[in-house]
Amino acid sequence: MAVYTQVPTEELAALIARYGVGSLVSAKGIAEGVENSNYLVDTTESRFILTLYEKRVDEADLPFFIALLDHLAASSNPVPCALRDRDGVQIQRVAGRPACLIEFLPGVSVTRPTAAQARAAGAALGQMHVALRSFTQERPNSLGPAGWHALAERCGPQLDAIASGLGKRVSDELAWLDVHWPTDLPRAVVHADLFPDNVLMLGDKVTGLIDFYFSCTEIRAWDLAVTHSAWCFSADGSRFDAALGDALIAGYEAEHPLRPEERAAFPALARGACLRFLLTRAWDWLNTPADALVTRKDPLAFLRRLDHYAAL
Ligand SMILES: Nc1ncnc2c1ncn2[C@@H]1O[C@H](COP(=O)(O)OP(=O)(O)OP(=O)(O)O)[C@@H](O)[C@H]1O
Ligand SMILES: N[C@@H](CCO)C(=O)O
Repeated sequence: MAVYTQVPTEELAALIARYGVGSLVSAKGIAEGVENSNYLVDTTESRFILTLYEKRVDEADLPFFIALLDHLAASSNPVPCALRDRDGVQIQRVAGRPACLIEFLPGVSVTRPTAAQARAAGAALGQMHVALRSFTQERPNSLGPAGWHALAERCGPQLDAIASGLGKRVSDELAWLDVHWPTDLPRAVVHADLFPDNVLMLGDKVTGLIDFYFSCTEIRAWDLAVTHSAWCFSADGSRFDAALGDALIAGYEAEHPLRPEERAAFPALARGACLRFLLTRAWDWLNTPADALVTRKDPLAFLRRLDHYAAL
């Protein structure tokens, strides 16, 4: 479920009226997603997403995310922009929460991608990186190497309650990454969470890239490593699909070739990607009651992916 905040109909109708996009016909809460409240809103003229930003998104970061989406859309990337109301305002307050009315994009996210779909996702990521070369704003990555140490510390000995020996495995991996994490690769603003559920597709065509709320300034090739770790394994992380991996990277390189030093660092970047998702999932696992409405994601699915990259 992802409707944490209910919006009274009268408030929603008044909000929609400010945009000049017809009048409210219906609004339905969207079940997918865990972080923000999302509504599918139909007006007499069109369809929109209304997002109310909940706990994870810092309101102070919203202007960065909105500028990023505007920049990407201006260079023909399939991202949803926040609409401006008649006064030019993009960030509203709805039911007490910061909120944006966002363009609706067609498409569905795939659960078992084909090689052609992985190639298209890689190409979309490459095109995004080309467009972001000229985006000058910055946002620090709170879930980069320093953040992993802090998160591992906060999880503490509880990691072993998830799987015996996990605490030691995490601290060994942190120590390895401290030595091997590249320091001289090109940095840029990246998406940082381009999982299949954040890519909308129609057949083999990417129709939408969504959920930019982790985007930040980071090693650019790390974004490809995150995407590779998310797209190219069975859901439980136990089986790597080399054909998907090759297709994803070929799609990316058709738009944005990797430098030799980025290729060389790829296994280390992928290990960092796996540790990031292992740790955030572990934290959520330990801090979300088992009977909560939100589905907990399995941290060990990223330990198995980590095993794959560590064996390279
Ligand atoms: N612009 C959009 N156009 C069409 N559908 C969208 C759009 N934005 C979001 N959605 C739909 O809403 C769902 C939830 O959105 P999203 O993934 O951004 O949720 P979240 O709670 O912010 O994030 P998370 O995936 O991290 O839990 C998506 O799976 C998608 O189906
Ligand atoms: N895409 C992430 C959730 C957002 O950090 C995961 O699957 O763990």
